[in-house]
Amino acid sequence: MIEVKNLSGGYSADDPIVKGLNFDIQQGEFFGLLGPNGSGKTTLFKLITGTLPLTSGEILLDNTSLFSLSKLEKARKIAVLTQESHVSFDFTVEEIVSLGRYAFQKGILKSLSKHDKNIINDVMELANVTKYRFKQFRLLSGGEKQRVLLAKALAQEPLLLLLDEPTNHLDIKHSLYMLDLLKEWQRTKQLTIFSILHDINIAALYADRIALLHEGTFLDIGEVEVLRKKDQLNKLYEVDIRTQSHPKVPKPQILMTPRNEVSVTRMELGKAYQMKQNDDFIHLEFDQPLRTISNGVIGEGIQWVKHYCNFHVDKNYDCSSPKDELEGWMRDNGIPPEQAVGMMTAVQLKYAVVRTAKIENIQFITVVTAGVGNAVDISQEGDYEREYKIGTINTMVFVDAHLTDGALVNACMSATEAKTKALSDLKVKDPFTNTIATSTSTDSLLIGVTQQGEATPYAGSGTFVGKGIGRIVYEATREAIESELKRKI
Ligand SMILES: Nc1ncnc2c1ncn2[C@@H]1O[C@H](COP(=O)(O)OP(=O)(O)OP(=O)(O)O)[C@@H](O)[C@H]1O
Repeated sequence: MIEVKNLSGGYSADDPIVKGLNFDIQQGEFFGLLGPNGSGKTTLFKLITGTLPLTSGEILLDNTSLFSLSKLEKARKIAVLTQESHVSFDFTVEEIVSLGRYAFQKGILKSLSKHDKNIINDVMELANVTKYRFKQFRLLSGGEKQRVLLAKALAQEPLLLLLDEPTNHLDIKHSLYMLDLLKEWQRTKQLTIFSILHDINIAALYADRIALLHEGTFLDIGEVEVLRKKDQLNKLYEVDIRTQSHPKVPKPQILMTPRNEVSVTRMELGKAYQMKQNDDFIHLEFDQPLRTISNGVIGEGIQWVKHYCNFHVDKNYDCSSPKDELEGWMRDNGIPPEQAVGMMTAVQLKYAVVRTAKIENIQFITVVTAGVGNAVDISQEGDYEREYKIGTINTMVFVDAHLTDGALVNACMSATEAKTKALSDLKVKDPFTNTIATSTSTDSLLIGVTQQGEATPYAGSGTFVGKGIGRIVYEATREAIESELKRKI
């Protein structure tokens, strides 16, 4: 569709801002241009739109030099939406959008055909500006103006859309709405898009390919996965950037860390929490949030939270929306669910085992409640018809350590291995298979870490942290199960 060859140019012939750029954009592709302030994005944009003359190189549109096309031919193929779209006359919104059809109108006294009018109505509707159609453009807010100018660009029914920071001035709703709309046109009308973008996360979600501009040359160009190259992004923007994956779509998203990380006073884990325990719940509240991985009913996944609780439920508890119910109980007790991990158990909470230990100078705390009524041997064929009775092992582990996300997974493995060993040593059996159980059917686990000190990438059985977790969880689980078994005799 568009081919840029050895393009150089800027504001003076002997000092080009962009130097020797080569790239192409396929028909129906969304090409995003990213780069820090002053890297030359707007200059490149102006060279493509013809606002600035090229010092060298060429730009081809479907194998024809862009600059050999007449103004009218260009307007029938290319629409441009810049940040400097000043409209000085007192035009109404509808009149502005109608200007987008100019290149398609016929005759000397050009007038809008029925077809033109239909398109104008459609794009105003799509850009959500119909309600302002008779309003003066100059009286609109920045975001509303941006949407009107997008409608004008779409009214051109372009093959190629050149956008300079299209979501500038737009709130999140309208940014996503506009980009979703462009994606739809890209898909259904094979619209080709070249867009300067500032927001890296937006670029990752919407662009098909990305070019990273650095001091007038491309540092990298390729699919959005180029944004996973952390060192490259750090070089480009000179800030500490970290990439992770979006939870719903397979795209990278970036996280930034302030240079002067929010300074928090060093916490002594063993003294940095208060614990409340009654018949209804156990609640640990830490002075500062801990990095936490869990499968709790509330707060699942990886979070930073301060509140950890285990609520007692009746052994016949059967609720279609336990999450909502647990949230309600938390609020009733002054525990903010958005800063908490919450578990449930039918085990009487007075039998919870709480242990603290310092192993190899690392502080550990664990809280375990254990019922074994639903003990299961995971290696045996399942009996999915079985009616589960109450009986769950809920494990909370807190460690004064700094773990990577991978190490948090390791920590979960260490805690699980320790629990399974306790079940095995106590010969707890799966009542259906009569073999040694490995867990109960509804166990919960959370690991909370302070993230103090050097980050460690491992927390398995070959590390001090992993061993420590293993020992404290084994002992607490064993004690909790032994006390449960005694009560059953
Ligand atoms: N009209 C001009 N005359 C001379 N130099 C200019 C002019 N406009 C921009 N420049 C210079 O060209 C360089 C690239 O600017 P450009 O506007 O292309 O950067 P950008 O990547 O779009 O930045 P931003 O993210 O801040 O919009 C900068 O060093 C800038 O000072």
